[in-house]
Amino acid sequence: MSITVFVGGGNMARAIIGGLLRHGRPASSIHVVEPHEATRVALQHDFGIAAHAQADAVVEQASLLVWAVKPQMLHGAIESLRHRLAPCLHLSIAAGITTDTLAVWLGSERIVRAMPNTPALVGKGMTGLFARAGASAADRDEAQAVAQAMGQSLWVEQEAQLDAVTAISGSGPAYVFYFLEAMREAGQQMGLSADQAYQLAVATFEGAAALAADSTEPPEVLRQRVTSKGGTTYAATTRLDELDVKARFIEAMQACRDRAAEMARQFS
Ligand SMILES: NC(=O)C1=CN([C@@H]2O[C@H](COP(=O)(O)OP(=O)(O)OC[C@H]3O[C@@H](n4cnc5c(N)ncnc54)[C@H](O)[C@@H]3O)[C@@H](O)[C@H]2O)C=CC1
Ligand SMILES: O=C(O)[C@@H]1CCC=N1
Repeated sequence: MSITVFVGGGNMARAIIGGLLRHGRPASSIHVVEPHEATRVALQHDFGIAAHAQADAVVEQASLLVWAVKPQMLHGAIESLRHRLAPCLHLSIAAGITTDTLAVWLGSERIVRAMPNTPALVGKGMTGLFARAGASAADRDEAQAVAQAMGQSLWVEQEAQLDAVTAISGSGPAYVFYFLEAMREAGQQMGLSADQAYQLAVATFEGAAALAADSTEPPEVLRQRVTSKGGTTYAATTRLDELDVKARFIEAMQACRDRAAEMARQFS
């Protein structure tokens, strides 16, 4: 049985582990190294997997190591396991740490970097993947299987493109939640309860996303269908255009992309 060891058992590791179990991986094939006791207890309780406080001999038997700690903790985590590292595939989900840096820290070229997102927690994740040249076709397949246990996935051929993936889908759920906050607030100002406004807003995102996913038409056309000349939607989108919201939004996404690139330089 091939063993997968997660280093870090937080939010994203939970999402991946839940997905792997739903896709039929045996709980006995999954281990976690996680220093925080309450997190270990919860992982053991919720998933029936083994959770270790520190480097365990099982790390040497792993065919896949998933690095799921915060970027600033990653170097230390690798160092603490270095004496246990055997040849295996390394899958890192840490934002902004390049495979050049990882190859040095890990002393391995079998590396795939992934940028997942939090909808993975409900099996609706979107993950961008980049494989270092030293990763084999089988390594790529394994990384993709892990990503697809959380939802959809997409490969990029240049590592810098992962920064753009971060700006769209990695951080993207936060933009959607930001809009949900605004729609809830606006609804309240217009006389609805917060719950009513929120229910309307969430259902609207869900429905619009499903419509876009199901349609062969671009979003411009889908938007036109909602918009009667001189009508209500027109009033709203005209105001958005006057305020230059699209350009400002693109600037915000560029700030996200730039921060990912800056983190890559900081950690190199
Ligand atoms: N939250 C998000 O939306 C996304 C996060 N990421 C990346 O995923 C990674 C993990 O993020 P989260 O799960 O949100 O963080 P988290 O804080 O929920 O989980 C990290 C876990 O690592 C543990 N940890 C700390 N030091 C450790 C060590 N030396 N060895 C083993 N475990 C250690 C912590 O106790 C914690 O449980 C980050 O690198 C982040 O950049 C990537 C895509 C999306
Ligand atoms: O904010 C962050 O740095 C991480 C990476 C993508 C989503 N959350």
